[in-house]
Amino acid sequence: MQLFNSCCGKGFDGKKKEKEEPSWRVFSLKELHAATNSFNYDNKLGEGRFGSVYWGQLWDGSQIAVKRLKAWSNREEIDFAVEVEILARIRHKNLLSVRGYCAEGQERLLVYEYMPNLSLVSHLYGQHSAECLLDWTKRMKIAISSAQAIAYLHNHATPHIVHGDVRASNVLLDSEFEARVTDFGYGKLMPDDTGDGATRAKSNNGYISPECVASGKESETSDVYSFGILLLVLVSGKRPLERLNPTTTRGITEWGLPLVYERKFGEIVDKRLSEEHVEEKLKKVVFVGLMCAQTDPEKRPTMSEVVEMLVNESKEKMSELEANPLFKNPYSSNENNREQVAEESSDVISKEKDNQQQQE
Ligand SMILES: Nc1ncnc2c1ncn2[C@@H]1O[C@H](COP(=O)(O)OP(=O)(O)OP(=O)(O)O)[C@@H](O)[C@H]1O
Repeated sequence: MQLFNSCCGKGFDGKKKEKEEPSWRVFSLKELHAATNSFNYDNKLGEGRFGSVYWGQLWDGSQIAVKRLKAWSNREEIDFAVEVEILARIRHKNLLSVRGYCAEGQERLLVYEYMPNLSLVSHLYGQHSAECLLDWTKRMKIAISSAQAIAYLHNHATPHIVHGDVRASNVLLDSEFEARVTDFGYGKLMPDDTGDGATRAKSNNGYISPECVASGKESETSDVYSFGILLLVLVSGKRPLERLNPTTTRGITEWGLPLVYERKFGEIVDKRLSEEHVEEKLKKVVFVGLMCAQTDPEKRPTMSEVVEMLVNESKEKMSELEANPLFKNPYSSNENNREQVAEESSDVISKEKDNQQQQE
């Protein structure tokens, strides 16, 4: 995650600063202990690469989620408070911005608004997956609003921000199932590696673009790649990486593209959605997902283009999308070769990647 284009004398929406309510505040450790019942195990919502997250309630009744960092970047030049303030001022209705922080002694904590419907992961294959609360309409809304949030980070936030970790566990859902994208701009706050392989785990989660795995450099185009994987995960309910056998894993694009060649969209859609999806809309999301997740970064759309494609309902746009050479079977002229093609296209990831972890 990178922050760039630092801003001076202007609000973080690019306008002159007027008298504004501060968007964040400093919390005392005592206050956070009281809110979380001293970081009680029962309050724990989960654990990520950088620490554990606890549910809490403040004296005014508002519910919070407190991320207690197990390690943070103590590079001297990084001022934790300054970095958190930059992030806290980035505001968009589909971003979950940090509400405050606590830095006392060795403790570093980030405070967020609590999201009662947890993350997309919990609905796709976590604790809520059996209930199937995410119908097609909700999924479309999540797709569009999370695209808008990332486009905002890329184009309108000041400084512009590369998210760097777009994936289903970083899309949280509020009480109305509105998407709130979180965990952006952590690059300077978090250590490069927490020493327990956390950074490596991220690069093997199936969302990271090939060029980013190779260079470690995150960019707007690598966010687009991750968002493409997220779209495919959202409509199919599948994980980004699937273990075929103990030594082989397959990425979701390698699974989906051969089905798209055959226009077998019914095999792509999450079976829990039954017939409720609109065929054209389903096709569109799959096409956009695959366009984003192309290996060549130059061929990927920008996030603004992604938003435009997802919201545009016109038939011409749809025909344009469908005509993209990416969705044509390169071997289709030879009908006898179909089976072989499906096999080759499945592009089973080689032994080199065999140790990839099947994280969401
Ligand atoms: N604001 C929040 N409201 C409700 N649940 C939250 C909130 N923030 C995080 N969680 C939950 O806490 C758990 C841990 O979140 P965290 O962001 O630390 O890790 P992660 O996103 O799962 O993984 P990583 O750290 O690798 O990005 C997740 O299950 C997440 O759904």
